Amino acid sequence: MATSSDRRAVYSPDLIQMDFAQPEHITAGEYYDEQAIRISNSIDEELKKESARRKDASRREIKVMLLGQAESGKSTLQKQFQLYYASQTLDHERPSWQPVVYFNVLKAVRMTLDELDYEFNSRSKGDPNAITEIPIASSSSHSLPSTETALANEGIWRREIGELRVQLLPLIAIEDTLASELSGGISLAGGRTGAFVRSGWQALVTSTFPLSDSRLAAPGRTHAPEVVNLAARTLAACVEPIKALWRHRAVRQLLESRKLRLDESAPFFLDNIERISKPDFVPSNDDILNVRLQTLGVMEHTFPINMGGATYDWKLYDVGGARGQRHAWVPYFDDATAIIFLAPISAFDQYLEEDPKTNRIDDSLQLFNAICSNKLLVNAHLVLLLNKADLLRKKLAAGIKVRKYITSYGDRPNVYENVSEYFRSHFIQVHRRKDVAKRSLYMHFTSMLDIKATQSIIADVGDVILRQHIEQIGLA
Ligand SMILES: Nc1nc2c(ncn2[C@@H]2O[C@H](COP(=O)(O)OP(=O)(O)OP(=O)(O)O)[C@@H](O)[C@H]2O)c(=O)[nH]1
Ligand SMILES: [Mg+2]
Repeated sequence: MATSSDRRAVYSPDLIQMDFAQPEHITAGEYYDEQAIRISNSIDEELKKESARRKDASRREIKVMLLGQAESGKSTLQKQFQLYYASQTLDHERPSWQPVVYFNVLKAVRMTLDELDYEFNSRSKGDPNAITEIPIASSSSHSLPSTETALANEGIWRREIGELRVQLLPLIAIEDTLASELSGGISLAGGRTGAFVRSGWQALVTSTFPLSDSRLAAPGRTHAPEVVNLAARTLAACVEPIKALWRHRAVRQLLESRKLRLDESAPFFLDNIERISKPDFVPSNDDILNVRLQTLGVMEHTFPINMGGATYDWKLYDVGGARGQRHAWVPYFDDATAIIFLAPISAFDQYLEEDPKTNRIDDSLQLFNAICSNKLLVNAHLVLLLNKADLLRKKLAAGIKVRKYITSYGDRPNVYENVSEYFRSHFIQVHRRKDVAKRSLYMHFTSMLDIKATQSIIADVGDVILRQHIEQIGLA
């Protein structure tokens, strides 16, 4: 039955314009009673329809939260979803990724120079683990360097790197301004560095939506903020020193000895510097997937997805994964349809940026534990993606030992099959012990930069979530 406040809400002009002419065979009292009943019935009918419409809309709404620690690949997965289900929207956004790619290049160049500085300084202080030079003259003859040759080479390398640094200074000088432009002036407490974005950031960095042919023909990028134009021009002018730095023997040696600590995607951008620094550069899908840009707060992405003949509104909530960001997740928990939890299994040799004592695999397990046991999430379906499988393979192939970082791994073979299974079993155990709702757990190993492989997993995960949603809500 309609309440008075409900009635106000549905009191439409159609209902008001009912026929009020009084027939002759009934009294005025009877007539008005009848009219009142008719109006009341119509209101009830409207309310029922409205409620059915709302129910149907909520049945067609699928809210998926992407959770996991910082750098686990949540935003990358969101982009893969977009690429699979709504690629035209990614095309529309393409120009806004251009300054982000520039920022990734600038950061990679600056970090490379910082690391070289650190190594050279450690060497001056007599650190036995610091860089040891391969002699220039004898590098092809495989003979060991004499102390004099090594010292001479050190001098040459320092001078060469010093010269490159001077040439690259104008580029490095732009990094902070570009980061601030991308972040809309936000800076984070705790000394964390980089660029951060939150909802609506794309409108801040470019007004050239959609990407038009005229824009492609106009290398001046007149609509982008000045700092973006400046970064493009400076990159074009610095392409040779960047290439020289990236192929320099000191850098190659640090890379080989795994002493060059760069963002994981830095090699991709430095390898592609020639293409990126062209005046008509437009980011490719691979560029967009490879960029590192930290999420702040919760970013909602909505796209209609047609599945089995019906259209569903998928809302993906891409959250910031660093510890200081996790409190912002909770308000979204109670009506989430599904959680996709990402755990980067390549991170066994890494520690949290926000807490350098915590191993990143440990943090992922603790976080997954908290998600499984959270009572607000009992109605949400669970999907677990053990991500960065490609990087795990590379690290193991390079000889990095798991047991050095995770002592419980013991003497098990240091190969992908055993290591990946070991991590998988730990996550399964957490789920078995802690899942308050005794849900089934859908799990995949993923390499999120591999478009083809990820797209088939997305189709699979999408199907699973939809099927479970339909079962739960009873939609035929
Ligand atoms: N090699 C490799 N790199 C990946 C994979 N998934 C993501 N990345 C890269 O890892 C970096 C971090 O990924 P993001 O998607 O930004 O991480 P996030 O979880 O959104 O991080 P926050 O927003 O800080 O919480 C990016 O440079 C990605 O390109 C993967 O499976 N393999
Ligand atoms: Mg993110």
